[in-house]
Amino acid sequence: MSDALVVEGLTVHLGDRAVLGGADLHVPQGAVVGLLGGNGSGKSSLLRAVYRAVRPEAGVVAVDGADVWRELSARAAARRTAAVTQMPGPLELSVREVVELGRAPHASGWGGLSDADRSAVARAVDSVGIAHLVDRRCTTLSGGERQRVLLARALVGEPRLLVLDEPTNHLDVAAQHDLLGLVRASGTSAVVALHDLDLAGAYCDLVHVLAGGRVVARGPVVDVLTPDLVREVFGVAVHVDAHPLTGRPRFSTAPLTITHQEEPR
Ligand SMILES: Nc1ncnc2c1ncn2[C@@H]1O[C@H](COP(=O)(O)OP(=O)(O)OP(=O)(O)O)[C@@H](O)[C@H]1O
Repeated sequence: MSDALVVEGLTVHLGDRAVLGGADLHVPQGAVVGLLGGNGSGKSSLLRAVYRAVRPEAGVVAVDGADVWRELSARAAARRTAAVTQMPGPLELSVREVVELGRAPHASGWGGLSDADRSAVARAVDSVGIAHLVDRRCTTLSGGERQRVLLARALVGEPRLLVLDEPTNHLDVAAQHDLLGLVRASGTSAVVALHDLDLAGAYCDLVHVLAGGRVVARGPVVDVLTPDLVREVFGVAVHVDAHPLTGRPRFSTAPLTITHQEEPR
């Protein structure tokens, strides 16, 4: 079976800049893959090329074996790939209306929602625990609740691939864990841009690291996020050990200027 997502040789120009110059990324079926890299390294641009928001100059983006730029219409691509982006869309709608929008790639003609659409909405709303919020305006929700609504909008289309661009930004610690836990629990193959190394360690099967417009390292979190790589790519020192509660990789970072063990303040 093909990988859920194959990105090969992806080149993206924005304005007069080459933002990506031949980036490769693979998401095996069912895996949650983290995309890491410093500010401006091109994470959003890569993800935008995957969900067809920015057209690449060159390269391949294939979801479940189909090239989303050459073989699929925009609508067919949207049925395969759903995104949770930093541009959340029309949040003045109710929660139910926003989630229903996620069925648009499946709609036929001008008819209203089908029974299948309604059951998909009920399932998606239940799966992220927002059934009690369906009649609320999205503008009245907390940041954590809103991100769950956007995840439900993505899941309601029953996509083969979820694309999430820094979905935990501005969320409190509990909401960050809730959201990424829900992504994992959905069982959907996913690629997620993250800044937090500990969240990557806790929720990702594999990570890819972007620098200089290319993916410079990929693989299991502990194999990739070594002290040498973290120093080179992120410019910080790191101590990596096992989280005492979960056993997952834990990253204790410090500025490179740290030269000795300081007493706790
Ligand atoms: N429309 C645009 N025109 C020109 N340059 C752009 C445009 N959009 C983004 N860029 C540039 O492309 C580079 C990559 O941006 P991108 O948003 O993909 O990075 P990122 O890794 O997601 O960053 P961050 O972690 O800060 O969100 C940046 O240098 C940015 O300034």
